[in-house]
Amino acid sequence: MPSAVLREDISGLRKEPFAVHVSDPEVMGIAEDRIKDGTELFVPRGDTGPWLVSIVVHGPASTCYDHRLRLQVKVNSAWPQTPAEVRVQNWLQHALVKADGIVDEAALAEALSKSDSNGEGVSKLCRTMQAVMLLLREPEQLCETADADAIKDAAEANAECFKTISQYRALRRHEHLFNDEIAFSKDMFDPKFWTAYATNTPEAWSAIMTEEAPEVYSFPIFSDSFCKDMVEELDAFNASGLPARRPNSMNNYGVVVNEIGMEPALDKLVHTFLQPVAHHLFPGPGSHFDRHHTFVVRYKVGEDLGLDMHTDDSDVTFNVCLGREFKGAGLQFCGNQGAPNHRHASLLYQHKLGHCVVHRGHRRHGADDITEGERLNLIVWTRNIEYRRSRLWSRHNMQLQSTGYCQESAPPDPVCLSYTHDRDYGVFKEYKTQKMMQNCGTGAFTPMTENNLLNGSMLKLFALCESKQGLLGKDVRAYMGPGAAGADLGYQAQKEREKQLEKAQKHQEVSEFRRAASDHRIDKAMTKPSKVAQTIAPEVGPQVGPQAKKRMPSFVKVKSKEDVFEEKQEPDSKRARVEGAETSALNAAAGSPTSSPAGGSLLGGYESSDEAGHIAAAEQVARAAAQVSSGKCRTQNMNDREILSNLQQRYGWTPRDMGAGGNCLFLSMALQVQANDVKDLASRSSAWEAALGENLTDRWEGMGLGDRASLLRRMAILNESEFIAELAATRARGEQLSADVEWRTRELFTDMAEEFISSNKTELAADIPGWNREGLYSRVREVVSSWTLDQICEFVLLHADEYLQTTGREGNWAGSSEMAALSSVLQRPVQAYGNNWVSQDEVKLEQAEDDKNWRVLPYFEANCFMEPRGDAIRVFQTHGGGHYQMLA
Ligand SMILES: O=C(O)CCC(=O)C(=O)O
Ligand SMILES: [Fe+2]
Repeated sequence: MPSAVLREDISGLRKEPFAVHVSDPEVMGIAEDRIKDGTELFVPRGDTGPWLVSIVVHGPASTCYDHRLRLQVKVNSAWPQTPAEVRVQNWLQHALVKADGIVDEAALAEALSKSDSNGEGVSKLCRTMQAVMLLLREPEQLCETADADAIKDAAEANAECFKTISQYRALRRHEHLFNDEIAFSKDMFDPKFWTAYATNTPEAWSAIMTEEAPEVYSFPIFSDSFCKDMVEELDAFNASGLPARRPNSMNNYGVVVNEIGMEPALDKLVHTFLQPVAHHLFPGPGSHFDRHHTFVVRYKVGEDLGLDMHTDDSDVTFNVCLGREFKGAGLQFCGNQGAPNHRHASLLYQHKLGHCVVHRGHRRHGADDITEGERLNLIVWTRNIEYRRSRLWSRHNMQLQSTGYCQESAPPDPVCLSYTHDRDYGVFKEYKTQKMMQNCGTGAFTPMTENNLLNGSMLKLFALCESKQGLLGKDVRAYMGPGAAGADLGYQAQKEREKQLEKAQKHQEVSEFRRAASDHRIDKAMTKPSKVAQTIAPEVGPQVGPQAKKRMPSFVKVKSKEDVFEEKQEPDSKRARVEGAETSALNAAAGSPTSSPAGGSLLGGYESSDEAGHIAAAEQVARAAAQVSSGKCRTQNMNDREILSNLQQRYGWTPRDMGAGGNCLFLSMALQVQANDVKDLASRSSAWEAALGENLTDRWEGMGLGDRASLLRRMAILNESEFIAELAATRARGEQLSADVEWRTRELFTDMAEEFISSNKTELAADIPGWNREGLYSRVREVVSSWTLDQICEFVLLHADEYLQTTGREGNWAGSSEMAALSSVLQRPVQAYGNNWVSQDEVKLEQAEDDKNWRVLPYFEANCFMEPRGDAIRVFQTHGGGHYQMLA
């Protein structure tokens, strides 16, 4: 049940003049996706929510948003203590509304705080709506996040679209295609579809579905008269000569129908009629739609003939044939993006008038060339924000934005090749035109910008398309994407030769590391554990004692409770922190240099050569053990809500949502970092100056959230690259790693192993299919628990470049090493609360002697080992990771 406060707030809002309609709260309709992938999606419940309230409002008068806006407000059970998330559902361009429709959280909070001052007696829901109005009306007032050019551009785009809609209003042929009150009546549908819709049972839906191929279904949907009306309407629009946005860069004759005024009617189609189909076929991703991008594609001889192989930026795609007469233009399906069979043909579907084909967006597909006539199809791309916040999607997405495709099981089928996305297109097929060749590889491997910051060497991995001749059947060697191994049998041999070369270059590389931190080069080569062992040069790095073996570095990502239990058998000072002082004391007595400094007394690596600044490892551990013994510790199963409410009650912190994705870690930290923390950073070296610019301290206060976050990311990357350089140098000198350097190396390694193995980027995971999450995680565990420190260092040094690329582009999944880096840079402790992958729902709690309440402890803590300069910077990870909130 939603709280009484929420119900009261809703009735209050209904009285506001700007509110056209306010719905009752509904529990969000996200289903579990447990069946195939392990639990990944959040499951709302009647007693915990979250709930959605649909609200229609009049946008602010005398602005280009002066029309009806459809909003959805998401609140959880802690309402009104926690803020609402506001989503704009209709097409709208605004600098403070993100592409997925979510109103920028930081800006909304700022707007809300402005309205707080005169908010006596006004409910939080009303004030949230007033804040949305303020944000739409006067974004420039919210100086924290608004950027003048972005505000202007968005307002212009919005005004242009509404101009087209209003100009076309008088020219409409079929009003029912625009007006949601009369749209999509029974006679617009195929009778079979209407029966299934009216019955709405799994059996009724199954009865009209044809499974064309695994996860590709078709069903009858529209009557002939609806299809005819749509085609006539599109002809009328084209005849009007009004400007229209084209669906995508490869489709020059289609129209985005949402942007010519059909959006209200199409909303009805999507939410009332298509949503139940998607829930039936793809529970989880298809169980809730936040947004839809709806357009018509058109193919005709002499115009666009077909569509190159691609995937859709959609969670579930519906594709309905509207006519006219045509030959050819079949829809070819291949495998799921990134999967071993993603370039293997799975179905050639022939469109039928009024029939819909439905598939997941990540399925590779493309339209064959039309040979006669004309084909028009209505395409609906849907988005489920909650699904896109899930671990499942983040991992999938991260994998695809890197070179991390699975190795293909066999050479690709020619029909599945994409000249836009496949760098090896020319190996298998002749480019038909010069234009096709120019497009080569631009889709799959977006060039990076952040990484240029470090050095140009990374870009060599992506340089192939610049030497297009190389693609025409000759040089497959440099190709790093899909199919390399399967495409060329000589590839493995060549890779072997490269490895030898690489070994010979090792010494040179090490000295390069020493020379300039920002100039390091590490050639990409993925190796199996046994090979790593073989390739470790005996002269590099110290030999470590037996205690270095079999230690589980902190934050090994484990999935099951059994594994957590197994892990507990290992002496780990971090765990000892919550289980009592005994084991910590043991570590302290041993003074093991391999123990992670319990209590998080850790430092940034590159200071490690500064002897005076160091606290001896044994001393650190003993101090931490003493801390632990002064309080009682235990673990308890807690979900995010319970943890947050404990943090709120015991420490008084409120969370502020910063969104999902690795970069949101930096966003969550951005407001907690003060100008004083960043002083002197730019003067460290020319690389720091180039990355951070001049007068950083002066600029910091006036800087927007996003800009601060991107600078924090740069700082983390620079610090990590310096740390890695120092690590290489220490090993080259044959010196033993200090406890703090070892701890950080292990953190980096664990993050790297997790990143590369779980996204199937390394041969370490080559024998495990991408869908086998448990298999992948058990490989991560296996690697982190069994490798020696030497192997770990070797791996870290070898793959540092690639890891930093991901950090630069995306942020990494785990984020612990970045938190350690920033703690060191800013000299502030960094703490992460919530559930991590190790603990699952098991949270560490501490009871201080003078307090009988249990307090949640951070699951990760990086304390700068130097005298800290301020309070801890705190973040909270929702749903076990990847989705960050700031705690303050
Ligand atoms: O023409 C078709 O049937 C496919 C169109 C399509 O896949 C798209 O526009 O994303
Ligand atoms: Fe598509």
